[in-house]
Amino acid sequence: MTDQRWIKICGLSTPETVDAAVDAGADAVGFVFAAGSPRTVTADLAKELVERVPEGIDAVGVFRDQQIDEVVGIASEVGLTTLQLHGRESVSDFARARDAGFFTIRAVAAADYLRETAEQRAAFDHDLLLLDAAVPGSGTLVDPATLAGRVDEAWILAGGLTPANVVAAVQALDPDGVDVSSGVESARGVKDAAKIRSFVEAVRSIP
Ligand SMILES: O=C(O)c1ccccc1N[C@@H]1O[C@H](COP(=O)(O)O)[C@@H](O)[C@H]1O
Repeated sequence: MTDQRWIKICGLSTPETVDAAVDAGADAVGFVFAAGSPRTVTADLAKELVERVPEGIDAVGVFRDQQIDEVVGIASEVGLTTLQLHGRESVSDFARARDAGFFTIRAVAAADYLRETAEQRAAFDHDLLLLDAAVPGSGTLVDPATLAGRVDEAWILAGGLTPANVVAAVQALDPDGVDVSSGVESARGVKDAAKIRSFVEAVRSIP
């Protein structure tokens, strides 16, 4: 994390859009390994894309309900720095990922997070929390009213963000960072370099 808001552009699958995110000033680029997404990449493709990512920018792998040893194996092979575990991964899965040397992001649907007790939250040893809409990658916006003042750890807002709505969402919730995928696409699963630039510019314009 830097002093400024952390920005992740997720669901990248081409060299051009990785370069666009890096050149725009994103802090992290994300690659989806979870099955069944229009953005899913193979380990071979991800490895080629990660090779383009300069040092200092997080290369994040998004995984969902995969065996943690497999996840760690893929992440090491591909050269990821960060694991975003976006399913029902356990406390011990996070511990395993951290022990293997990865920065970890615990991604949870905002509604589920709000139902957790303080003890349940504290059990997870992650580096960052990410709060998303109920269906990841669907472009659905989290209702800011449900979250305002209810998160007391470093956290990333995700879910339905776009260049047009991110300023208002950040002003309402003051997250430590933001994550976008479908909001910077021109078609389902197809990233748009101009939208990536607009998104980063919009976030950086917030005092
Ligand atoms: O992007 C996907 O298809 C995806 C699939 C499975 C797990 C997570 C996925 N993406 C994550 O979803 C959020 C928000 O996406 P969006 O901006 O609403 O489209 C983000 O954290 C992505 O990393």
